[in-house]
Amino acid sequence: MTQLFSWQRAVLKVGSALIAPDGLQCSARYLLTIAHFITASRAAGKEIIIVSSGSVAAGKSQVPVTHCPTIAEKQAMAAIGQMQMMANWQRFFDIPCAQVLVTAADLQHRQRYVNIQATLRELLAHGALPVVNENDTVAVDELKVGDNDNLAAHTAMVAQADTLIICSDIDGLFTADPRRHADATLIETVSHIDASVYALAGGPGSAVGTGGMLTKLQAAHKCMDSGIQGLIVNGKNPAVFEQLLTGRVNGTHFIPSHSPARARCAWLTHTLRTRGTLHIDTGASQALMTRQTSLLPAGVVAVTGSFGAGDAVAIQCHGVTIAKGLVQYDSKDLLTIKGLHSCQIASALGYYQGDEVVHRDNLVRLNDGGQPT
Ligand SMILES: Nc1ncnc2c1ncn2[C@@H]1O[C@H](COP(=O)(O)OP(=O)(O)O)[C@@H](O)[C@H]1O
Ligand SMILES: N[C@@H](CCC(=O)OP(=O)(O)O)C(=O)O
Repeated sequence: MTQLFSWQRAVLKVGSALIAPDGLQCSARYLLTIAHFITASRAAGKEIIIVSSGSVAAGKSQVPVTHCPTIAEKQAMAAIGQMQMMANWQRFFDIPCAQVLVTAADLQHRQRYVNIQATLRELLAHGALPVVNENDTVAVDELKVGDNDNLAAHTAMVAQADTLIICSDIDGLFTADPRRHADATLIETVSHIDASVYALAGGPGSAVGTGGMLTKLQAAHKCMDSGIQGLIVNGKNPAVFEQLLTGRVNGTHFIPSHSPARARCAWLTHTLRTRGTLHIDTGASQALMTRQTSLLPAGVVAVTGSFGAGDAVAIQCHGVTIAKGLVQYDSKDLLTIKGLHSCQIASALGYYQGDEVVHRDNLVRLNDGGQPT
């Protein structure tokens, strides 16, 4: 048994073998227990985002082929199966399930990244249950994340989750693939991933699985670097979901070296190159620094540089850089809305991306030395 850190927002990845256990169509066999866990967690005030596989497996019976399916055939299976997979989730909940389909290109494009983030935030605020999958019908290989383990890690990062739970068909990471090595033993805790850990991973364990343990380790690695704890559990074992509610669980726990807030601060401060500067007035500066607010257009007095929505900018007051953040509007539109109240944004621009120029979740406050405060 391993002990989870307490969590508030988790991404729960559910693999094809749990959605469509016979490799043909969606089933309630394993999802009922998972749905109970989600409902109990929500009742305890926690937030959950599902990353669900299974569209290809669920659509298989409707596009029968005797050969290895072509890309177009797989995409047709995904298009049919996605509907069935969503309907299968919805029947376990009174709250709305919300379909969120993304591609790798969406996650790499700053504007779309910010849009996905804002949509997930809004869905959670309205009590909906986001169900994320790769948009398999449009993604070709070079635009694909390719597997839902890595997609779940990206989703956890975009959604600023503190926890990623991967529900697989195996108890966790073993010293070797237990389907081939009877003497393999479960590793309960991983606090560092290097080549020797990757060397333990073999391929998928079922005809419907993608990636096997390798993609789960890649996902855990990304999360650990982002301050997000990871967990691999056996989604076929109902006891796991009882245990998850207590925090002590049978599985493999991936321990991050620092908190999500610290990892995000480091990313915003050190990794992102600023594309321009927002010059703000004293009132906005005080609100930002002492009340930890978002930056609204009313406080912006000038905009320099040319940047797009989602880019990083420096925030200056009287020539001193006091913060850094990701903007929700591009430089051209910011020149139009600077100084306006947020309620005037829509009429000034003809669209509305939110009240904030920089949302407080995407903002890091800096001290004189340029370090996060
Ligand atoms: N070191 C390992 N520890 C545990 N499982 C492993 C290992 N190496 C390979 N596997 C295989 O990975 C499988 C899980 O991955 P996969 O089949 O892609 O399932 P999912 O649908 O949950 O993503 C297991 O059933 C197991 O056979
Ligand atoms: N996007 C694909 C899932 C691919 C995938 O990673 O599957 P799995 O290894 O079962 O999590 C689908 O919905 O079929």
